[in-house]
Amino acid sequence: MEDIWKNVKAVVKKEIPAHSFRMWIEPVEFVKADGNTIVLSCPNFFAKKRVMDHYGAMIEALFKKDTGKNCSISIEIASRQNSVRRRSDANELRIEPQLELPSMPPPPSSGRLLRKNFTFDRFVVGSNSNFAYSAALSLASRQGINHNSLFLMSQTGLGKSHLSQAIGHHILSHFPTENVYYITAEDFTNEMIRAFRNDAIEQFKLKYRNQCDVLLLEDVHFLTGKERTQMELAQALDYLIDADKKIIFTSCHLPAEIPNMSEQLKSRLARSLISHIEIPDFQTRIKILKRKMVEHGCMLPSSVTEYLAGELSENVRQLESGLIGVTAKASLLGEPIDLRLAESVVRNITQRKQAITVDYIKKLVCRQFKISVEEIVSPSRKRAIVRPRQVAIYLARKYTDQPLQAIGKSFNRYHGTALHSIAAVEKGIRSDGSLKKQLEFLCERIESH
Ligand SMILES: Nc1ncnc2c1ncn2[C@@H]1O[C@H](COP(=O)(O)OP(=O)(O)OP(=O)(O)O)[C@@H](O)[C@H]1O
Repeated sequence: MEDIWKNVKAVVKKEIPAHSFRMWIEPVEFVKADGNTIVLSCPNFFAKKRVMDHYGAMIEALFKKDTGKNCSISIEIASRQNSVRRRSDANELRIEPQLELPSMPPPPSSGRLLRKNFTFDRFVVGSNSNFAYSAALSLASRQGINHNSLFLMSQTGLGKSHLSQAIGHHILSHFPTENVYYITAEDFTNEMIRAFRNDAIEQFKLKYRNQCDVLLLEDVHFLTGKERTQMELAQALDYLIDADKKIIFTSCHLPAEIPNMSEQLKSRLARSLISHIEIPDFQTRIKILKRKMVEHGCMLPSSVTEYLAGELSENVRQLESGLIGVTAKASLLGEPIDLRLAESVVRNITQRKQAITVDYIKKLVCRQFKISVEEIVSPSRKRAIVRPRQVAIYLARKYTDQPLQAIGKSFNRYHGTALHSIAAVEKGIRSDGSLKKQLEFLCERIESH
């Protein structure tokens, strides 16, 4: 078994970035095999958690590949066992989203929880994301370029959240006393509104000043049209920038292209290092699929891998759906993973989108709101027309692959108006129960189309 562990280590070394291997896997040692449990040791609590959370599934899959048996791993702390092993149950550790020093109180409330899989180790770097990855890693590790803020921009499903949260994980594990605050722009807005209502705006401001060393702010394009929030955010950013704190923004649009955004905020966003993640090319898609197979402990024939990488070319989320779809279908139906099965899965992923067109959505919404297609594309600003138009634009964005510009055009609107419509509907869903119901109904109709 010890030799098998050496083989497993060698494979892991090829699969993950060199710095991660050196830091996390190299120090792991084989202790014993206890039935189907492989006992390994790590130098400390952090390393144990990191190895279990990020490499556990991969190591188990590789042991299974070499031994032909289902193996699970258990990790002991090599030194200072008694003082550090406050929590020895690996399952308990797995559900903890962020690292915590064993002898320190947990950090103060820190916004949303980071997704445990969104780490640098699990991010496959290709020419499409090389710059963004390096910029994120250098900011997180404080090496290389000297910049404190980063603006990650891409279309949906291309890894913005993954990279921004990877920065959070990295900082929490390397600089555990720092407060990483992860929040979406929508949450920021809601928090600010609540603070105003409760006469607690000073506490709101103080929180960002005093409790935040690293701010991960997702989906800043959501702030379009929200003047007061933009003003508060710009002020919070000024303080954070002056205090040399780290700020990471994600967005589907460049700062200059976010409509209805104050010049004040735009200029602060634009001061960040702007990194664009592009669509991965075929070879990178293959690399991503292979990596995801190791993580999921599954193996696809190369013809199927190439087929999925060829057909599912829009974003990584789609690739992941293809992989999960193929393995789930094969296992549920007891069928082999072959091209025929892969084709049926790909058809389900791509056909639905092809069948739903902007025109289809336009007609459906017009029927629902009892207006004509001519009216919905007309210049009319009457509320009875504006609301259905906004809903149709929102649904077109959700269910079609058309770029926002094209969607706007098919309603005789500019890209900025289309973006504003989406924000208006998102806001309406939260405050207007009848709009929410109407949307649920329309979504159901579209999904069963
Ligand atoms: N380069 C990559 N390597 C590995 N996994 C990736 C990569 N890029 C994206 N993913 C995975 O694809 C999925 C979608 O990524 P993510 O949520 O970061 O996208 P996003 O750009 O933030 O999308 P959205 O704008 O819709 O929020 C996640 O499961 C993520 O782990």
